[in-house]
Amino acid sequence: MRSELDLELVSLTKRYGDTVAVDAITHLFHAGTYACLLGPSGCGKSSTLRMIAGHESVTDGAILLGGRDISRLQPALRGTAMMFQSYALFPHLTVAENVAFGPRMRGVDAKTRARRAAEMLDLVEMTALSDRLPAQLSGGQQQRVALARALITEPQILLLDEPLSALDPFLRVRMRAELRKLQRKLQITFIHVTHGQDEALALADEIVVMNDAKIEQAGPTRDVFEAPATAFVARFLGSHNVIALPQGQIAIRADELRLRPAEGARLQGRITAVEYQGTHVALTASVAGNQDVTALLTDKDFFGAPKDVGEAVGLDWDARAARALEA
Ligand SMILES: Nc1ncnc2c1ncn2[C@@H]1O[C@H](COP(=O)(O)OP(=O)(O)OP(=O)(O)O)[C@@H](O)[C@H]1O
Repeated sequence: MRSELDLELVSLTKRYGDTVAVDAITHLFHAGTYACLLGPSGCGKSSTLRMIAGHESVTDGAILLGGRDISRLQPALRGTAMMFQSYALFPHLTVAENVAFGPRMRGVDAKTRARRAAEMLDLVEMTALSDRLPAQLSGGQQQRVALARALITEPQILLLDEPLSALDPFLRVRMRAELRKLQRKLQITFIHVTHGQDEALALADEIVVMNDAKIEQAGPTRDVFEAPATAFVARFLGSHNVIALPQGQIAIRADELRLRPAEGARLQGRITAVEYQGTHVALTASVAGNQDVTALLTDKDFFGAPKDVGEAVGLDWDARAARALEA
């Protein structure tokens, strides 16, 4: 399939009456990227995705695919396909018929659509269950069918709205590995909406963090994680502390903090919680300004010199580990 076309959002805006759901966002998705739109509930992720798909009208701005303005085209003419949160399979059609449904509506002949459906089912490893009805499938299997149904249209861009949220945690981890594998194989752009940081970190080449209808930060996944620009991004990605110091706010990863004797350490405080996490121990201390700071210690480090709630403790870090945050 392989996508050659970049997708560009230009001052893209969505208003529902007085609510600004998406506020003039501009972003370029390079062809063949696995991108995650990440942010808390209500930040405008789904509205953005639905505008790209053409299931929601664009209030202002434009969506360009390979330089062509697709903002006002019908969904089927855009070169995008959406895999829905609810799998929305037709209950009375078999797996193969569900996958072939779109081509059937477009008047593709029976032989061609059966062949294409079989190819797609092979791609998502569902060939053996082609003749089953959706009710006879597990959640994960229904999801594969939904994927096959979206991919049969040969989209340049596959849009996925919280595709893993209905699955149990075990299946979610398995399906996310499969999504990644599929994207690598097809080399088309995937834009995946999620509010799960772990999911975004595990899957994405690039993450776009949204907050309050705007893009707060976007970039290669590791760059964003390593250098969150704002307190919001640092907190939302997790694994970071946001600490107010006299010289300004910094973000510092919990695993970059070291315990020291209180005397002479950059921060002094008292331990308020010790949480055993198996390979690690999360130790939280209350420091100057009533701030909670969490250090993630390896189990070996912690149990080499165990500490308890109420003890005084010093916290230190390598200067290079601190990220100054935008005010
Ligand atoms: N059809 C609609 N009519 C009015 N307001 C809407 C509509 N759809 C969304 N909104 C509002 O627009 C804002 C953004 O919603 P959107 O669904 O895009 O957010 P989201 O980040 O996808 O959230 P979630 O993760 O909860 O799905 C919210 O304030 C929401 O209440």
